[in-house]
Amino acid sequence: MSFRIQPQPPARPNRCQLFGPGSRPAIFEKMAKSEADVINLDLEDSVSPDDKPGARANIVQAIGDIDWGAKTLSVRINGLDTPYWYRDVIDLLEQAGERLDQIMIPKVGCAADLYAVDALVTAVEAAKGRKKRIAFEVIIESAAGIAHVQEIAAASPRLQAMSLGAADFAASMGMATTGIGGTQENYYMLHEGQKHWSDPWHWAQAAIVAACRTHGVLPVDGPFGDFSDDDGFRAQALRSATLGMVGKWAIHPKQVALANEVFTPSDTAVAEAREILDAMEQAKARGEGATVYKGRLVDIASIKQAEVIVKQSEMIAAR
Ligand SMILES: CC(=O)SCCNC(=O)CCNC(=O)[C@H](O)C(C)(C)COP(=O)(O)OP(=O)(O)OC[C@H]1O[C@@H](n2cnc3c(N)ncnc32)[C@H](O)[C@@H]1OP(=O)(O)O
Ligand SMILES: O=CC(=O)O
Ligand SMILES: [Mg+2]
Repeated sequence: MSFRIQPQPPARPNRCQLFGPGSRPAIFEKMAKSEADVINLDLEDSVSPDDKPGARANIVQAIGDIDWGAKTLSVRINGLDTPYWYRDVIDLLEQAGERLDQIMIPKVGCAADLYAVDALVTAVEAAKGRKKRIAFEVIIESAAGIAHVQEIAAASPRLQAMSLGAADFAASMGMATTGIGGTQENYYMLHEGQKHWSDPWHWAQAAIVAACRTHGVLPVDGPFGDFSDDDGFRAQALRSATLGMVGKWAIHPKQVALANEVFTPSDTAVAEAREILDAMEQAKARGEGATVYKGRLVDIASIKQAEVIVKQSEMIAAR
């Protein structure tokens, strides 16, 4: 047990991050009116190379023109292995208004990737006299990214959130699949002739959650590609929530409600958490550190577990 107190992540809802290509400005208003907590306007993989300059201009314009409400507004820049990323950062920071909250850095492989972007952002912010300090979020979506996930989580005070990018992650790892997240047909155990499917994303998600929780960063599950499969999305999101992730991407508007449903604690869960806190208050008054709630042990650790649920619901209600 370390004497250091585990840092809290930013206290803002991050249940759903809705993505849309920067080259498709016709959907920006729809994104702004959605129920997503975070909007990710994309300059990276959903935008073809020829469209990058136009997408930058669309995004700069839309950041100022559209009413984004209370949402966290983020732009995904191109990876540091491309010739596009520096121009993304410079145009955004020099031309976009103060409404921009965050930059998403894809395909990070080491802490120095954040250092490089931080240096450029810091210089442009100072040169332009920007008042709001831009936050960062990153995508872990490569073998190097997951190998260095701890140092990446600790790399910059600007860092607020970290997502698993299942598509690029699978490609980088050489995984035998073209699916983006979810159950993989060939990833099963055999027991007495019966197949039992396992979760190939689990270990990477757990590593991301541990790194994020150590450094006060929000852990987020990335895309689920098959947007016609609501049950598959829900199952993936429920596993992520159970592991400690706070939200999931939507790559189609119909996934927003699904993510919000999973990552908003249910009334039943909140009521039970409050009952556990009450039971522990009563136990404390009796001088006990442990007691019985509905036939099961609850103790001081249960207070912390219950507080996670109550705090999450209070934060969402306050947004
Ligand atoms: C692996 C990764 O990196 S994932 C992150 C990068 N990828 C992306 O950003 C892709 C985001 N998603 C999209 O571009 C689109 O949703 C697509 C291409 C998947 C599907 O687009 P469409 O074929 O237009 O979908 P569809 O016809 O079902 O759209 C239904 C409605 O939702 C709107 N819509 C579609 N996508 C979005 C979106 N991302 N946000 C808001 N509204 C949207 C459409 O304009 C349409 O509106 P209408 O009913 O008023 O006409
Ligand atoms: O960028 C996201 C991914 O899954 O790749
Ligand atoms: Mg990717």
